Amino acid sequence: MSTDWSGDLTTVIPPDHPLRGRVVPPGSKSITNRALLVAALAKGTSRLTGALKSDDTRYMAVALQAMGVTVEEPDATSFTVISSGRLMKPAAPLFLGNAGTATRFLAAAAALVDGDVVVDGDAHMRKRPIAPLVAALGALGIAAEAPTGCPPVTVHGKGSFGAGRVEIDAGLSSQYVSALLMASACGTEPVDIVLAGGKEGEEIGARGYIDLTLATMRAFAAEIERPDARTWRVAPTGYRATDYLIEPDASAATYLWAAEVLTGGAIDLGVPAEAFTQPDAKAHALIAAFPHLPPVIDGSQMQDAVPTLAVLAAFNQTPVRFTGIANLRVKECDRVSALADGLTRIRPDLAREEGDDLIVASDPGLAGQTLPASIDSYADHRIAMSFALAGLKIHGISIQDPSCVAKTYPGYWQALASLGVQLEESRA
Ligand SMILES: O=C(O)C1=C[C@@H](OP(=O)(O)O)[C@@H](O)[C@H](O)C1
Ligand SMILES: C=C(OP(=O)(O)O)C(=O)O
Repeated sequence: MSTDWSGDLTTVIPPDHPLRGRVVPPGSKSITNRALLVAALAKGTSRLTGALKSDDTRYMAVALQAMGVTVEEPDATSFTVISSGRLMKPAAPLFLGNAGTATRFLAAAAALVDGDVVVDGDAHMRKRPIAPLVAALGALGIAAEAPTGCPPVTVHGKGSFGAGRVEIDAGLSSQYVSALLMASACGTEPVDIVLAGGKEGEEIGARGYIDLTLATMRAFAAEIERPDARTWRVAPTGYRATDYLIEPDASAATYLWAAEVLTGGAIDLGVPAEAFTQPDAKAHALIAAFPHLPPVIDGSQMQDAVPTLAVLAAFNQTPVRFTGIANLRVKECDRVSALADGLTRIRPDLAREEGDDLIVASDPGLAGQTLPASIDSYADHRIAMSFALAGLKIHGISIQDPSCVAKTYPGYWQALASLGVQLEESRA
């Protein structure tokens, strides 16, 4: 067994024992990238503890440094952000890899720069839509262009945010709303951000991520009102530097919860499921019901947990249909297809797509079988991490491009190894 996860392929050897031990998930990606940004928009020193250090948060931190903010890393889980409260024009385009949060949040925050800012990402990010956010910036009087509808985006910042009222369609991503909310607090007048389309009070997908945004903003002294169910009114208070403790990542926790029920073990995450404020913590109640997952799971309010739940569903007593997951097609990869692809590589009848739904044809008898399958991760950390769970029960499961977990959970393979899971590294 190697302890270097840089190979092309990781084969998971099903453990012959329940997984027991203590693994605390890393800090929340969503909260870390929100806190880094609002701390950068606050004058003074903010200490962020419990933070995630991964590709996505590194891209955010480096981009903020390129805009004149000092970001120090006193230890493995802390950032110290020292800022004038202003973002300076970066010397080069901001490169944000495939970090959706960093890309969307900084596209709006770039309006606060006096000058042009190019927000760009890797080949995957360049396929992830950003046009609704660009249009919303335009409606607020902030000129911006994204000729392909995806990054790169050029934002012609005026050194302040727009004012008034803007409608935004969050159907493709709630991150557009979060991005507008966070930047709006640094304007000179209140901004009303209104959800387009839906009926009064209608839920949007990933609504819990908006709540996370509001909570982080308020922790840094922002003031937001809710004049009606579709509208957030952000006061032009700016942010106050503060010390902020970030909770562990709920999406990362789903792999550990699933590993626990799949192997009949007991993994101490150091934090009870009820303590999480992130949307994916809702998956805990479903995972706890395994092997009796319900026949239909609406993934819209726990989107990043769907890969975990879909792989778990393969071992359930009865089939599971996943609904409300259309926007999984515009995540790091098309996750609906990637999940169907991985499951059918294990056994051709194990899953199928129906419109934007995913149907997993469960079979508890899969456990203990030898079904050699090389799973294409599609460079997507969640596809890699969730299919590793199948390898806890089925002999012959290999995960391609295992290092892609570094996007949000660089210590994932070490965490499994620390629970006694044997992993074999090889070149494809
Ligand atoms: O705001 C956030 O932190 C996130 C929102 C969700 O994305 P969308 O809003 O694009 O669906 C989620 O999938 C992503 O991992 C993190
Ligand atoms: C969708 C995800 O990330 P992001 O949109 O932040 O790139 C994710 O982490 O599953």
